[in-house]
Amino acid sequence: MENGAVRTAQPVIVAIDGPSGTGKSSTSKAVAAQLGLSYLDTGAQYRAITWWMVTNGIDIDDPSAIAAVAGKPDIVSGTDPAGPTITVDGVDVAGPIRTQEVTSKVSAVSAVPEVRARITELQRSIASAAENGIVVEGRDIGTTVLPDADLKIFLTASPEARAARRSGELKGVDIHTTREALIKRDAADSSRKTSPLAKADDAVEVDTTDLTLPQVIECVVTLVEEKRAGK
Ligand SMILES: Nc1ncnc2c1ncn2[C@@H]1O[C@H](COP(=O)(O)OP(=O)(O)OP(=O)(O)O)[C@@H](O)[C@H]1O
Ligand SMILES: Nc1ccn([C@H]2C[C@H](O)[C@@H](COP(=O)(O)O)O2)c(=O)n1
Repeated sequence: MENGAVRTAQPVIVAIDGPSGTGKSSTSKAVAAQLGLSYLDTGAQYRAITWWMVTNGIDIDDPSAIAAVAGKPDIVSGTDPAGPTITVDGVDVAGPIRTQEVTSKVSAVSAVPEVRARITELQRSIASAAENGIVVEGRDIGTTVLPDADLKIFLTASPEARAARRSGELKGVDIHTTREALIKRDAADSSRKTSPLAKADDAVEVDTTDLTLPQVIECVVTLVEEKRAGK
């Protein structure tokens, strides 16, 4: 390089999509940490707006009631992969957004177009502010939120593998119930009209069923490095 300028890596935008329990969050966080990138969990944002709707007594079965107040909550995501945060109106909701009640209602809330427009705008502004680049994980990142992402990954895994992983986290919930709940949520997320869960045409599909988490992380890190090297 001329004038002794130091070559720094170009910011890279990585989109990681896929159904529930395929390893998006674990993989995205680790890849971002390893490569010095920011990290955004977009599912947490949809969970946060759902938590706000529930807490404020909004009828989840009424899309027009949800649409009418979609702009009200102030949702803030912290993007450090070592300690991602999420607040609503200044309240830390990292715990409350993981309850069964929120999980069972998030697909209905996230199907409302006004909710998606609001959260998509937020996601784009966070991605464009990430100086070193960002790993953004969700359901519609490669197709809708960041269609120009440098690299798009679509993670998959069998329902059995995903249910076994989730059952390990949810003590006391049997694997059959977990499997059925995952399948039901994926069906709702895939069949909604506005930006459904889908693989972008130019995404690299990685089936994680028989891979360990470190293997998946290594695979994605390699794909990012190849992309950066222009291969
Ligand atoms: N390849 C893997 N092998 C074994 N366990 C895994 C693998 N990938 C992820 N896990 C584990 O599976 C669980 C679910 O992973 P994670 O939360 O990353 O999935 P996700 O796709 O983000 O799910 P969701 O969309 O529901 O948030 C976690 O306990 C994680 O440690
Ligand atoms: N880009 C996204 C991310 C998430 N959602 C919805 C659909 C999911 O069921 C829900 C929770 O996501 P999770 O925390 O399980 O990753 O949020 C979406 O519609 N679009």
